[in-house]
Amino acid sequence: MTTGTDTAAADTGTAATTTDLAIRTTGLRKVFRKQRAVDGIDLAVPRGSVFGFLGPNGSGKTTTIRMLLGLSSATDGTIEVLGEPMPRALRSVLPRVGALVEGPAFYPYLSGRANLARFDAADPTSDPRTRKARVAGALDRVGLTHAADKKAHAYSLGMKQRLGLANALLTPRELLVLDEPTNGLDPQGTREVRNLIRSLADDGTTVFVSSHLLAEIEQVCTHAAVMRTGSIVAQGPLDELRAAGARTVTVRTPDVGQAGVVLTRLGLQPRRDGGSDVLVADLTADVAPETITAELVRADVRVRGLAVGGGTLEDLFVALTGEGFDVAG
Ligand SMILES: Nc1ncnc2c1ncn2[C@@H]1O[C@H](COP(=O)(O)OP(=O)(O)OP(=O)(O)O)[C@@H](O)[C@H]1O
Repeated sequence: MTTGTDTAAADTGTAATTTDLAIRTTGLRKVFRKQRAVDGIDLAVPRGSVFGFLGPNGSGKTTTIRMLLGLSSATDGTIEVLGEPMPRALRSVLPRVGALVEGPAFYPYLSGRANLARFDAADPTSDPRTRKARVAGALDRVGLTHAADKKAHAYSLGMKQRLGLANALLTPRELLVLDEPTNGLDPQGTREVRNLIRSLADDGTTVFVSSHLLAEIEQVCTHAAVMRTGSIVAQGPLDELRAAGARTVTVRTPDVGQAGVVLTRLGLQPRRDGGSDVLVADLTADVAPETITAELVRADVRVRGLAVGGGTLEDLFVALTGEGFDVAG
């Protein structure tokens, strides 16, 4: 994992090359008038990953995604998508990429099914002979079969979102880019999108998914990047990101003095917390909780309780951005 200013290449290991990456940016920047919406980011999205692009509202996720897809030009920096330079290789790259960005504009007086057929017909790479079956398959995959023949203007926000997802699934793609795909969905719909993302990943599709809802992403992603005001503040495999969240050990004992000596000897910095019998210390990577337990016992410290806390993606996010994450939605 990298945080702060480390290079993105390190995130995927030193062996990572351009061909291992579905998306790679270097120094990507977008300035609106004087506002730096995206401030020189180095993204490295491994092929085959489900990559969570996380950050609070306004942190620059949509602006980044629009540049990745050639919908908006970069002020500075480079972009490679599926190994090809963007936007130069737009024509050859886009047919390999499915995208859901800011809910596509549907024809309001056409049904969901007819809308998808129109979008598919507008795609010069799609096969008209299989269109009907592919449209039906995509509607089924997003749970819209029952409403397929309803006019789009009568769709709820969640149904429109599903139709947008179906549009991205009309043909198999190497990469799917989904901007806040669960917007407008209820908890059941959100679960379905998560399952859909999992099944797409099982098929070998790389999924790049943005969200400000940590809980949704954490359950489905293999990798993530955390954005804060236009910059990436952490990036890497989810396990490593979680491990980087500050973990603490809390020891409850009548022998606080002796326990403090043991913890200090292990290289930790214990502090009194709460009641007079409670010691807390931030864990370091080289001290396992079981080592602490063993050393306390060896030193005849009477332990009433020992708990390890923290170590979640939310802990890391709060530590890096100083903001709470909207976990409830
Ligand atoms: N076309 C634009 N003109 C001027 N400023 C813009 C424009 N688009 C985005 N911004 C600004 O750039 C910043 C980043 O916005 P962006 O939409 O990329 O964030 P985001 O992380 O996707 O947030 P959200 O989850 O709310 O969509 C915001 O401060 C926004 O106001």
